[in-house]
Amino acid sequence: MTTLRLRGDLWMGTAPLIRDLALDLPASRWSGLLGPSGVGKSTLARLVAGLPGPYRLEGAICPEDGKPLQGRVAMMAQEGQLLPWADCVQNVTIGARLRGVRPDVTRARALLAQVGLKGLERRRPAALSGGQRQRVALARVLMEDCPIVVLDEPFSALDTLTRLAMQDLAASLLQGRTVILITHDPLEAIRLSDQAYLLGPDGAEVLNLPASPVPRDYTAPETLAAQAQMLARLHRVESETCAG
Ligand SMILES: Nc1ncnc2c1ncn2[C@@H]1O[C@H](COP(=O)(O)OP(=O)(O)OP(=O)(O)O)[C@@H](O)[C@H]1O
Repeated sequence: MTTLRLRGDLWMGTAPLIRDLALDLPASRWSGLLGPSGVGKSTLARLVAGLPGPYRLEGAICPEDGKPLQGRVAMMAQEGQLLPWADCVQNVTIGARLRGVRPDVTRARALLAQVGLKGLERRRPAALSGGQRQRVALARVLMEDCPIVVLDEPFSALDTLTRLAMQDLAASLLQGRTVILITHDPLEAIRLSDQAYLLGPDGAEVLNLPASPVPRDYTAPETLAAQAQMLARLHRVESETCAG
């Protein structure tokens, strides 16, 4: 496990997105990233995951252990991005098949059972609920078994109760990994994050979180107080960004 240090200016084509980024993403901890729409959260997620795009970082992402990031990051996106023609097992094993490696179907089935999908292994995404599809996406992330996991608004399309259940499941199954959670939802950030940053065009600022351990109880007064405080902070930033 390794801490990631990200420093620099994030650009989209010729336009600056975020200047003076300074993020420390500690090993084996969840770091929440919030910010106004369009600030560059998903771009940052793609950058860490090493996905291609018309963006660049003038700076560097430095794993503290000095080893390259390549091959050590798995990503789970909103809506899961499952292959519609493939069943659950095929979706979970897609990484191996793309790499031309024989997929470990036994392990895929075990992971699908772990995320609560035993008996549904042969279903395609269209025959699953939104929550079940995100469970498949989570199993796929676990299948990749990477020490660093980027979650880009993974539960935002789910209803509130399903979202809470998925948060608990992800918190339990991704324990020990370095997780970067991109979310619009202050409650989600507060429930799951060991630390959280608010992103703006001029950099990142650290957000206050309760001292209690994660995943935090959504009914606890300190969780609710932090949620109200974070919502107010986000609202101010959103207004400033629109006015600017
Ligand atoms: N492929 C692309 N080509 C050009 N511009 C892009 C591309 N992808 C994103 N952008 C622009 O870059 C900016 C940052 O986009 P990004 O998706 O990272 O924002 P975000 O903070 O994740 O937004 P949201 O919260 O609405 O999902 C936006 O202005 C967006 O229009």
